[in-house]
Amino acid sequence: MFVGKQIRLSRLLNRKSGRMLGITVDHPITRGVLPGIEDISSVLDRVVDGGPEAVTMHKGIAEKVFPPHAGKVSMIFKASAYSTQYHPHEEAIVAEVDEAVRYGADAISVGMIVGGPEQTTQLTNLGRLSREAALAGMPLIAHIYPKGSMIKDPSSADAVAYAARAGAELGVDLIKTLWTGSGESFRKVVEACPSRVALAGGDMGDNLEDYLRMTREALDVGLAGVTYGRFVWQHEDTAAVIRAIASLMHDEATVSEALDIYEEQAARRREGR
Ligand SMILES: O=C(CO)COP(=O)(O)O
Repeated sequence: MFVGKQIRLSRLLNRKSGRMLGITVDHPITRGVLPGIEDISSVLDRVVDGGPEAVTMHKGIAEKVFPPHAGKVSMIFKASAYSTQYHPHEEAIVAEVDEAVRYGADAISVGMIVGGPEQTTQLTNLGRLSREAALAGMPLIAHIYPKGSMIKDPSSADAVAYAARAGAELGVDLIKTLWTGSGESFRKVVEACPSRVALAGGDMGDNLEDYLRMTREALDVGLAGVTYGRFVWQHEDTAAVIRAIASLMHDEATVSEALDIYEEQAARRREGR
């Protein structure tokens, strides 16, 4: 492994746990300008305050709002985009590895939707970016979801295992994919994937305890990271939620201990301490 890749990975992965707590703010092209993400500069301030390892964003946002946070958190440079409304089965490539290097990113991240004929182009794109990332010493992250037009149940363990394994086959270092609904079924995904597996947040409602429980169950069967978005930055105390998730990931806290950490952090913030 090139030393550049080793150095970038050491910034992305928490020193204590070896896991990555990532937050993503790459939603607008995919889902619209959702409530809570309008003022991206304040979103980033609140996210970084929670102390995650990394934040994922597109190039324009990296240029406009990331610089004050450099050195405090890693930037993951998003290289593709899809739209749930206009092209739900296909990711468009919107950036390249040389730009990730120039923007100071610690990883490049690309999305891929598998499970239909649309995956042909996306496999080609991922294969190419994998080669270029390796040459540049740039860790490669992929958000891979089995949401193609031929998939009946995108959260079934077989479909998610297929998605994760496709990324591992093409040299992805960390694959972010969907929750399968239980630790038992998610274990199949992790066991079939020789690369690190991370979890997307998804549409989990607004219950913090459910969110933490999903994270704990996945960690217990080998999850290596999370890249969470909406739930975290739409929450009234973003930083406190991140600290609670960090306690699960890096200190092996239980769900109830993580909830206590959330309460304590949220109270501290309310009192301005
Ligand atoms: O990957 C994501 C968006 O790119 C995950 O974010 P959510 O937690 O909002 O699903």
